[in-house]
Amino acid sequence: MDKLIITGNGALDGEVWASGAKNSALPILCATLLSEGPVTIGNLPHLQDITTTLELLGRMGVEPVMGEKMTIQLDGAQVRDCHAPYELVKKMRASILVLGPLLAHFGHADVSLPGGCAIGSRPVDLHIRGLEAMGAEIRVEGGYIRARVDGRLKGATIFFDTVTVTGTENLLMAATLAEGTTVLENAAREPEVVDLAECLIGMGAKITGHGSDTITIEGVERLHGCYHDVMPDRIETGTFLVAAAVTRGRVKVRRTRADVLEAVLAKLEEAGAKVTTGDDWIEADMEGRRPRAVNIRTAPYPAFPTDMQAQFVAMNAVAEGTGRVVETIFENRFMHVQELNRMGASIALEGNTAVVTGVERLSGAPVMATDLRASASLVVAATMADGETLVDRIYHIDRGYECIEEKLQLLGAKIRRVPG
Ligand SMILES: CC(=O)N[C@H]1[C@@H](OP(=O)(O)OP(=O)(O)OC[C@H]2O[C@@H](n3ccc(=O)[nH]c3=O)[C@H](O)[C@@H]2O)O[C@H](CO)[C@@H](O)[C@@H]1O
Ligand SMILES: C=C(OP(=O)(O)O)C(=O)O
Repeated sequence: MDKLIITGNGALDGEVWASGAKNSALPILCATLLSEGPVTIGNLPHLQDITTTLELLGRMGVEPVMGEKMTIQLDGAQVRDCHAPYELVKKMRASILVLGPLLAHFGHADVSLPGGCAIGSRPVDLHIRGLEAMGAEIRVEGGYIRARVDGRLKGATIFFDTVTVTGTENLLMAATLAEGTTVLENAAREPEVVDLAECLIGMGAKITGHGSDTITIEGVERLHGCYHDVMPDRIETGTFLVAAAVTRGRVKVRRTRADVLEAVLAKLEEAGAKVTTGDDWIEADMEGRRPRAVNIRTAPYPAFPTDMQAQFVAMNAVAEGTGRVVETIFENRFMHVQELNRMGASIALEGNTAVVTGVERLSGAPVMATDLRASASLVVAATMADGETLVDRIYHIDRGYECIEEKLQLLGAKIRRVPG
């Protein structure tokens, strides 16, 4: 197992670029299962989760054709087997995103239940209930979701009790090929849902209202190929900007979007960063100042994203004052707290709230990555800690951060990967 070794090295200063968004690329790759012609996807990030998805699609018969500059071509017409096996789904929960497209296009799908993960139980009941409302017959047996439909799925009005990102995406994709109109109410408004909807529209789908909490889909008989560029990763972008705040430095992220990061940028400003933005870049400059602790409450978009919570806990850990960080989406998303405390942080957990009292300095220590964003928070904390931090189990970080060590090196961090 690879490890990262990071030696605290003062203020980060420089420029990096944002890669394509993992959480946009994953549903878009699965959406290609709906098409009857080649879909070309650009700005695909080079990540473990993408490799896992391509392996999953490959098992179904879809052969990727690699193009230049991280483009890839996939054709849903090649599907021979509508089966998503446990050994791949367990590596990546987002594999559940093949369920809606397979069912809508081929009338059946056997997809392993993803199960829980380090951050919480993460059920998929809303995906299943929504597909049932569209006429699917679904049995859960032997750890698999076995879904069938006679003819086409039927349009329906579906109200989500809880805002769910992949739930919205699964039903959105399923509805594109359903008979009649589907209305998704209390739908997720995340920018990645919008990016998926735009790709589907490029494939011939009829969708309106994406980006709002009510999405309307008029089903069509078939979808065709198209070209689509994956949007920039707002969570990766935010992580680099937080690294500037933690180290009292300056980081400019290029090839990104400020309009999808408003809640995060507002918190960085509150922490004392001078934030400037342009057409496709964002800069956070602490001008040498120590950050001020901020209060955070995670919630669905456009509120503060749970995927940035761990990184802000790391920032508060070295900030002036005390910040309360409330996690409202996942019940167990504080695995980074114990590890940050091992680096000298002062964080107390009270139910779904981390009370973080900033300390002047953290000290390097051997720490364990437990999930994707927890790992990112440890790496960010390590860039300003005294001495050496060894981050173990970094396969978590490789799921979602492209070239993490090369990008941090560009900013002046002392970081290296030790193959394990
Ligand atoms: C690949 C991807 O895009 N992952 C993101 C997606 O995960 P994901 O789509 O899995 O997360 P959801 O938006 O579905 O989860 C939100 C909440 O709804 C609950 N829930 C969800 C579905 C369901 O059927 N029943 C149910 O109760 C979950 O347990 C959780 O408490 O959104 C999360 C919340 O922004 C992000 O942290 C993840 O990075
Ligand atoms: C939780 C995340 O991803 P996933 O839903 O794929 O586990 C994440 O991107 O922070």
